[in-house]
Order: sequence, then C-alpha cells, then structure tokens
Amino acid sequence: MAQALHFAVSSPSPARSLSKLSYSKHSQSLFHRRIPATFVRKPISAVSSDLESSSHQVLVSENGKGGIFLAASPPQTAATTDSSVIEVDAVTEAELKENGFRSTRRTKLVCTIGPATCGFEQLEALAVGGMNVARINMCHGTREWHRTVIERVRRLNEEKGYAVAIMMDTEGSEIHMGDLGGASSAKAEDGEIWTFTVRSFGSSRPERTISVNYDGFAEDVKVGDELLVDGGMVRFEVIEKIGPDVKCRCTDPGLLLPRANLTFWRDGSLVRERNAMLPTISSKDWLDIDFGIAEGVDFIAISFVKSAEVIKHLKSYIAARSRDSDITVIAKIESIDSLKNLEEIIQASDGAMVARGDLGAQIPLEQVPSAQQRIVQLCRQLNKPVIVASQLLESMIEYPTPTRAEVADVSEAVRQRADALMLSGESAMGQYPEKALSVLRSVSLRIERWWREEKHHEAMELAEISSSFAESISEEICNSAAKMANNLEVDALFVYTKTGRMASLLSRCRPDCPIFAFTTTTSVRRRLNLQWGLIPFRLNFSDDMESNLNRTFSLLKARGMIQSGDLVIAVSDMLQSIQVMNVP
Ligand SMILES: Nc1ncnc2c1ncn2[C@@H]1O[C@H](COP(=O)(O)OP(=O)(O)O)[C@@H](O)[C@H]1O
Ligand SMILES: C=C(OP(=O)(O)O)C(=O)O
Ligand SMILES: [K+]
Ligand SMILES: [Mg+2]
Repeated sequence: MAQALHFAVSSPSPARSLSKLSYSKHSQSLFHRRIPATFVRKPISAVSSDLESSSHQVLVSENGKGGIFLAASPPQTAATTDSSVIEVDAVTEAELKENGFRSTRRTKLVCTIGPATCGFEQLEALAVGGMNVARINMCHGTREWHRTVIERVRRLNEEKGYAVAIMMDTEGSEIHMGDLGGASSAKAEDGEIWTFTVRSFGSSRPERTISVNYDGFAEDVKVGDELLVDGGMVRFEVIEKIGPDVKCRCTDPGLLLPRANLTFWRDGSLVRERNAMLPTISSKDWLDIDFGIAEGVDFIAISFVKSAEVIKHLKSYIAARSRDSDITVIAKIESIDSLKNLEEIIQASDGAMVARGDLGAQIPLEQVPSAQQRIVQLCRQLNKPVIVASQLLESMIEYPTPTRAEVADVSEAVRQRADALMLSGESAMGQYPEKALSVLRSVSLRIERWWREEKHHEAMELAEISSSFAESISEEICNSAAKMANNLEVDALFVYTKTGRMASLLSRCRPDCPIFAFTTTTSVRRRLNLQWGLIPFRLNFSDDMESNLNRTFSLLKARGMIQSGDLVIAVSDMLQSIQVMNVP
C-alpha cells in the first residue's frame, strides 16, 4: 500500500507546486514526477522552512534510483577523482557486522593512558574494547614517556586499521603537590603533622614532607586554613608557618597521590586571590603545547579555563604554528570562573570537558551533578562535543566490578546524551582498565537503546546556531534529514563532509540510527571520533553524489557492513542535498 508523502512548496509563479510523492513501503523507494520549483517561503515538511532566497532552488528530481533528491542550491564543482579505498576502523567494522547498524554504540569513549595501559598490547586491548580517544595527561610523566604512547597509538592505527585519536591534556597552573619521591602513594593518618613546603628536594626528602609547585603557597596560606588534597580525599589544617615550610595537621586521613591537586579554604570558601592570578597556560604548558603540535595530537584539552580569552589566544597560536593542522581545542570546565563564563568559553572552544575531579574541589560536591547537566545541555545546543570525565568508575581502580551508584552515574551521563565518557585513574593506573571500559560500553549501549525505544520523541529542541545563510541551509537540511531518519526508521544516515561540520550538525540531532560520516582527510576523520553517533570513514569522493553513493555502497557491502535493501538517507555538504534510497 503506497503511502503518500507531501512536500508542499510554493513558488512565485502560480500553479507550479510540488504535489504528491508516493512512498511504497515494499520497494522502500520514493518515486515522483519531476517538478522544479523555486522555493520561496513556505516550509517543505522534509527540508523545513526558511530557505528564502530566490537564488536557491529546491529541486525534487529523479535520481535514477527512484530516490528523492532535494538540492537546495546548484551543485558546485568539487574535488578530484579518488582511489577506491575506504578507511574504517577495525572495531567499528566488527561491531557493525556483529550487531548490525542500529545497536552500534553512539557514545564515544576516552581513556587516560598511564602506567597501567601504556604498553602496545594494553593499548590494543583498549582499542579493541572500543576506546575512541587516548588521553595523555601532561600533569604526569615526561614528554618522552608521552611521545612513546603517541607512537604506539599511531602504530596501532597503522597496523590494525584503528582510528584512535590522541587528546593531550595540559597540567595547568593550579597548585598541586610534587612527586612522592618515586612512591606511588603515601598514607596520611589522622592527627599526623605533615610539612608542605615550596623547597625542592633532591633524593632525600624528610619524612612526611610534601613539596608544592606554587611558590606563593607559603605566603598565601594562613594558620587555620583548611588544605584539601584532590578535592577532599585528604584534609589538613594549617597550624604553623616557618619560612617556606607550612606545618599541617591531618584532620581527615586518606591516600596522597603524586602531583595531587591542592586547594585551600578559609571560613568555608575557596581561597583564590593569587591563585586566580596564575596564568591558565603556564610556561610548562606552552612547551607541552608545542610538543602536542609537533606530535600532531588531535585534541588539546586546556585545564582550569577561566575565560574565552585563553581559548582564542591558544587557537590563534595553533593556527600560526601549524597552518594545516586542525587541532581541536577542548575547554576543561573545572573551576568556579569557568562556570561563571560558561557560554563564552564553550562558544570559543571546539568542545568541552566536565572535569568533575577538580570541579568537585572548587564547588560544593552536591552542585556537581547540576553543573554537569548544564554544561552538557549548553554544549549540545551550541553543537560542541562534550566529555563527562572523572570518577565515573573510581572503585574499579581496585575492584573488578563497579558500584551500583557508579553504574547510575554512567547511565545519567549517557541519558544526558553527552558525546563521550572518560576514564581517568581507572585506565591510567587501575587494576581493571579493560573491565572498566567494557562497563562504559555496555551501559552506553543499554541507555542508547532505551532512548531509541522509549524516549526519542523527547529529542531536545535545538535553537538555530548558524551565522550565515549558507550555514543555515546545512543546518536545516541536517535537522530535516535527522527527523526523516527517525520517521522513516532508516538503517543509517550517510553524510559526505569535507570539514566535518555537516556530520556534527547531524550528530547534534541525536538521530536513532548511526551516522556514517565520510570525509577526505584522516585528521577530520579522527576528530569526528569524539562526536556522538558518528562512524567516521576516510574516503576520497567527488561532487557527483551518484558515484559517491555507488562506490560507498559497493565498498561497504564488500566488507559486509551494509547489505542490499538497507534504507539510507544521504546528506552532502557539497551539494546541500538529501537523498533517500535503498542500498542496491
Ligand atoms: N602519564 C602518567 N604517568 C603516571 N601516572 C599517571 C599518568 N597519567 C595518570 N596517572 C595516574 O593516574 C591518576 C589519575 O589520572 P588523571 O585523573 O588524569 O590525573 P589527576 O587525577 O592527577 O588529575 C593520576 O593521579 C596519576 O596517579
Ligand atoms: C579531568 C580532570 O582534570 P585532571 O585529571 O587533569 O585533573 C578533572 O579534574 O576531572
Ligand atoms: K591535566
Ligand atoms: Mg582537573
């Protein structure tokens, strides 16, 4: 029984308007009569409203495959011919073959790499387990150590066909403890007197003495202040100051980890005077940033961002230092100031991280969940990938299974439809990194399915974000294509995008089906690895959508990733078009 789809298009000239499009459920193909119409004002239910300019025509025309082809502007000339290779990472290929499209995981997974996972085999195990991005934290380890990790991830991608991206995370200039003289941790017992000092020590460090990286520390703290390690994992009270040494009594025992973050509180509020004067990007950070640019990392995550200024400054520096690299700058939201200036920071950044570790040390812990929800929602509105980070599965540093509370925390982050989840200590120095990763994966799949089956009608209302008419065409096309994909229950969305923008506009709509994103450069492909629901492929393609589609179909069918009859909606940023068709 054919089902009529109506596209109502009004045109300045009378009479000519689009009429019926018949959609036959059986052959799953759309057919229609070719009626070119200049689209002026009325919305087309599928492509939606506000394409006003008369210079833009919306053509509904036959595309030889009985498919519908909406082109919002005449096709431009575009790229060159191509090789017939399609690059897809091995994990995705296996998942698609095993579970089919609809159950492919949408939420991306970031793993912090540390001593527990820096070996080639350990990195491979994480990649097989679904790691999309490997994070290196410059707060720890040497540049040489991090370079080795980067090289191993690159080798993994080369040899095994993965597309694991690299995220470099700056140390930042907040106050933290030094190393513990090589010890992996130190236990502070209740009532013990510890010395925090700005002195630096060679090999022999007196017992219960901790060096602090902030020279102003001994001046700024006052007797009576409360000193928090890692946001309250251990607490001390300042009892005496002797020159560079600050004597503190342990009031809340716990484990001291190397280079743990220090904050100090006076009369119940965070002391930030001089601290606030510290630069967001320290001199060491600039050296690390040069290192990251030289190593070609995909993302640079900036710690303790306080304003949009530092992001703009860094982006212009990166642009000047490396013309062609498109390193994505992620703002870590982990201080009171970053919450105060949240919108401007996210607007200026390419993405954000809810860095709950330090955030929970700077604001009362009970405010972290609502701050997380606010940050995730704002990023989604502004079309910026957002990562929920830290302590998701903290107990799995020591235990092979998570607590119920941790599973609920992960579920909530997936329910909020964050783009990505991040493991910190769990994968950097924990005993069960692969188990922790598999918990993230299984919880993601479960909540994503819950969304598709029970909640997708609650898709978030997305405000218009385009800053030009051309951009608004792309935005309208993606919003419509995502809606069509849900209404027609298509198996997948295909998007052909050089810059990745069209792919992220589709990801922003959180459609029920996965989004196959084809792009011509490896760096854009890796960058798309952080965005919800995108399965990035590298493929040389032209502006001839027919040949792009035919080649893509044959390449993916040959790899058993799609099959004839699958229903696909294809979107392209070159032609600004939507096509609905069955895989031949
Ligand atoms: N490159 C590294 N070398 C050694 N230890 C690391 C490294 N990266 C992370 N770690 C360990 O894992 C813990 C959690 O990692 P992360 O959350 O990134 O750092 P932090 O908690 O110090 O901000 C760190 O405190 C540190 O003990
Ligand atoms: C991710 C965070 O930053 P870092 O681990 O670098 O302190 C955090 O504070 O949660
Ligand atoms: K850091
Ligand atoms: Mg932090």
